[in-house]
Amino acid sequence: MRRNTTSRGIGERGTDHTGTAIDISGLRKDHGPVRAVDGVDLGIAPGEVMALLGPNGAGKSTLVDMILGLTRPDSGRVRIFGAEPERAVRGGAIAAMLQTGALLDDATVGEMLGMVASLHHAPLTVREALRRAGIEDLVKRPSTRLSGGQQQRVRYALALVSDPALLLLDEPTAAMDVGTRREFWHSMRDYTDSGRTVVFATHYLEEAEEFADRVVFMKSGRIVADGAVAEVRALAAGRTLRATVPGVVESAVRALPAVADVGIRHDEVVVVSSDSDTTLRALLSRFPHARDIEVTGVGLDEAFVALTGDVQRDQAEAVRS
Ligand SMILES: Nc1ncnc2c1ncn2[C@@H]1O[C@H](COP(=O)(O)OP(=O)(O)OP(=O)(O)O)[C@@H](O)[C@H]1O
Repeated sequence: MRRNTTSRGIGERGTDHTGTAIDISGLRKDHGPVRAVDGVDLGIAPGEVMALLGPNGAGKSTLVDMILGLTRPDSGRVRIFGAEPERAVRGGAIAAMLQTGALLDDATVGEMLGMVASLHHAPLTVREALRRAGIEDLVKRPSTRLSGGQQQRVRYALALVSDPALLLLDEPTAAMDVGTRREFWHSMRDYTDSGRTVVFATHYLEEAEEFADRVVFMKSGRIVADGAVAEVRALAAGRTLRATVPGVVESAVRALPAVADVGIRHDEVVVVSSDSDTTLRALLSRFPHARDIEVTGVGLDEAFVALTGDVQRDQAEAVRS
């Protein structure tokens, strides 16, 4: 896991780049009768790459909108490098790539980037923004002749052009095919390797596993898990221990410490444990002839299901009743 803590120092943009990149406390937002964000506290350090995960309707987009100052919270506050979101956006310290956002119909990609660059204090050159987004070949392309995936990469270039210290991406690869997605993340590496802060909302768990230092799971407007990928996996479902145990007795395996679940077929034992070291030691003490032992972590996708499963069940029940 990469954890890069380089910050950019005090900026001329009225934002303090030495403190916390994002500081959120007690954030709450209702959409009519729906509590979309329900008391979120979150601190993100400069240089962190954080994935925001959660099922549909968890409150991710509402949270992202409040971080960007597009939506006002009902209560609580957001600070970006110590400043109000609106000020951080105006100063170019934070930029976003959202799922939607019209591109100018009668402009080429290069012209659009030039226009956005002219609004900022110390922008990248158009050529550099195109290079970093990996779309130099699209400079003369009218925006009306871009595929869905290309439009997303143009939105990425538009977000980069202010040379922001903090980038927010709301499901950035949703419209991209596998190859484009890979190229996109490759170009993101350049950005994160230079010590910038990134928060991205995604439904692709493998993207969170591969690119984030930290994952935050939201459910029903609340943060239900927050940590390094490995920590969140452990929190959700522990580890799986497999072994061949001649003469095994199920009740004896169930009685071992930290055992959450047991499956036995002939002499093959599968144990889900919240503390695999403790379970393994006890298993070997109780069954000294155990062999072919294997301990594996669960995937982030299984952790995701475990952490968000009950809300989906709640929703299914609400629909049925
Ligand atoms: N403008 C709105 N008016 C009414 N309800 C809204 C509005 N925007 C969001 N909601 C509701 O607020 C809750 C949170 O929605 P939000 O879009 O923030 O979730 P999300 O995690 O981004 O979902 P998804 O993964 O589907 O994009 C949902 O129940 C949604 O229906």
